[in-house]
Amino acid sequence: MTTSEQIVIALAGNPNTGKSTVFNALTGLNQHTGNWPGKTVGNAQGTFTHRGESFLMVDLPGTYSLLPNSADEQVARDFICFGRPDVTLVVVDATALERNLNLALQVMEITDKIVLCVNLMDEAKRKGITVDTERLSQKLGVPVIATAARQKQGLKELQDALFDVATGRVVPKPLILRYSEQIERAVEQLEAEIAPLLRGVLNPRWVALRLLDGDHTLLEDMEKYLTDDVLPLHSVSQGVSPSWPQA
Ligand SMILES: Nc1nc2c(ncn2[C@@H]2O[C@H](COP(=O)(O)OP(=O)(O)OP(=O)(O)O)[C@@H](O)[C@H]2O)c(=O)[nH]1
Ligand SMILES: [Mg+2]
Repeated sequence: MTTSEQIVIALAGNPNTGKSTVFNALTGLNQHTGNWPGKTVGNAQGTFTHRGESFLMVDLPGTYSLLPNSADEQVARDFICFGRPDVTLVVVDATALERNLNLALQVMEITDKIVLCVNLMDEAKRKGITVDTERLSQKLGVPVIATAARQKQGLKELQDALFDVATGRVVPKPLILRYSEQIERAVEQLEAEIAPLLRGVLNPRWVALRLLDGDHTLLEDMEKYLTDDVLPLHSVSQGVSPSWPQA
């Protein structure tokens, strides 16, 4: 990213966590919000300026996972993987943190450039739930900002965090989930073969995990979005998923 370019922010999160409310508050646009899941369907885009930088924000559909079981999940995953966002902002619900962190951990497997927004802090307070954002940030290794987007609280801090990660002033070091020894061994082998083919475009550990998982949609999407020089992955993946032992 250079100063003359727009900073691209992908806005991800479970349904109904306030992504579009954050999006509207920051961009001044009016994406439809409401209290039922799945309202945001396309990739709504809006811009804002902060500390002299221009940001382009892309409001993704709400998803519980990035394993492409549905069109929405594939849209969200594809944008995070192939849309080259400078930062992925994951909005989570402070009142259901444990469930919401599942998606955050999945994003953290794909990219380091992530900011976590713990929204609905007013609701959490009302329910007697406290969230120690500093400790959460230490544990996860990524910036964590508390917001109450409907009340426009915490948004300036959120913009600062996005700015810091996008410009490299803050370099997140996301917690890496470790799987069973058997899986880790398989990942290690596969990762070594994949890494040179990917040329830094995607995180090879994550691609290795997806191939082991038998996720063929990822290969199809790579064909769609990436140039020829990263395609020989098909040969690496042949026979991988059915033949690897299950953990
Ligand atoms: N109390 C409170 N309500 C909020 C806050 N942020 C958003 N909401 C409300 O939560 C509901 C869902 O907000 P949306 O912004 O539509 O959520 P979303 O994540 O975009 O939802 P999907 O597009 O379905 O994934 C709306 O009724 C918002 O007004 C907040 O910080 N506090
Ligand atoms: Mg929305």
